[in-house]
Amino acid sequence: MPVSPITIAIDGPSGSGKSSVSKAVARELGLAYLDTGAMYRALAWWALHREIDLADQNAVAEAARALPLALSTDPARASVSVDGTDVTEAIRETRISSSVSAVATNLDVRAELRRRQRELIDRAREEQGGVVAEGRDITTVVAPDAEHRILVTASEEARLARRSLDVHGAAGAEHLAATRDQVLRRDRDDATVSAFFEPADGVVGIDTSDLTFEESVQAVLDVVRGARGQHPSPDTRPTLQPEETS
Ligand SMILES: Nc1ncnc2c1ncn2[C@@H]1O[C@H](COP(=O)(O)OP(=O)(O)OP(=O)(O)O)[C@@H](O)[C@H]1O
Ligand SMILES: Nc1ccn([C@H]2C[C@H](O)[C@@H](COP(=O)(O)O)O2)c(=O)n1
Repeated sequence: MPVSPITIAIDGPSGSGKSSVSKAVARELGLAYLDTGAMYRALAWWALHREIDLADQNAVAEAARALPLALSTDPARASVSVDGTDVTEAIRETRISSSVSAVATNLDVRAELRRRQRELIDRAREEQGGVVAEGRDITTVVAPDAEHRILVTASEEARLARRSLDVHGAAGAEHLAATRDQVLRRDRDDATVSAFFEPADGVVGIDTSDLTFEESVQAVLDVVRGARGQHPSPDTRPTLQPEETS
């Protein structure tokens, strides 16, 4: 029996857990996974690779429009290539995390990447039954009509500890300065063009500060399956239900 396509839009600040949770939710529900942050990172990598000055707004916007990007939406196999070069690992390096906001705050870049993101979402809905798309502006701008819209948050302390553990393998004070730059300074810059600290109207907020990773995944699944905080109300918008055939 055909099932209605579904978009689950998830936003949140750095280190809130939105990427890892989104990927796990996509796997659990058999949906595609769209990491929109990877698109901004791939563009930052490409611009640096071509020695484009990131402060040159027009040159970076031109690079965005020409970006030869291939992005897997398989939650089991993340991969990102630019012009045939696999940059899956390279886009996670500190030099990219430190410079990506310069690219992501360029409004012409955002227009181009949002256009591509909507295309990828549409394709995933047609071909894969739906998608979990995550970033900073998915619930508000890229997919405001998504069947489910969720903002994943966590305290500053939890986000710093998680990022430090990810990048340095420890959450000690010696890594604090580098981690603060990657989390707090980056969020401050990114927040000049997107609102991702508070849930917009109709967006369900999930605070993961005191949750385990598995509990965070379950909290999102509960929203999607209607166990809590569903929007719009279940009677106006069925989720993961067989399509009406009559
Ligand atoms: N309760 C939790 N919920 C979600 N993630 C958690 C939790 N506890 C620890 N983590 C870990 O926090 C780390 C950061 O998560 P993730 O990379 O998904 O964050 P993010 O919000 O996508 O950050 P960024 O935007 O900087 O990429 C991951 O290693 C994840 O496993
Ligand atoms: N929809 C999005 C997704 C990401 N960004 C910016 C914010 C980050 O600095 C950068 C990389 O994202 P991350 O991989 O850390 O989630 O891209 C954005 O502005 N909008």
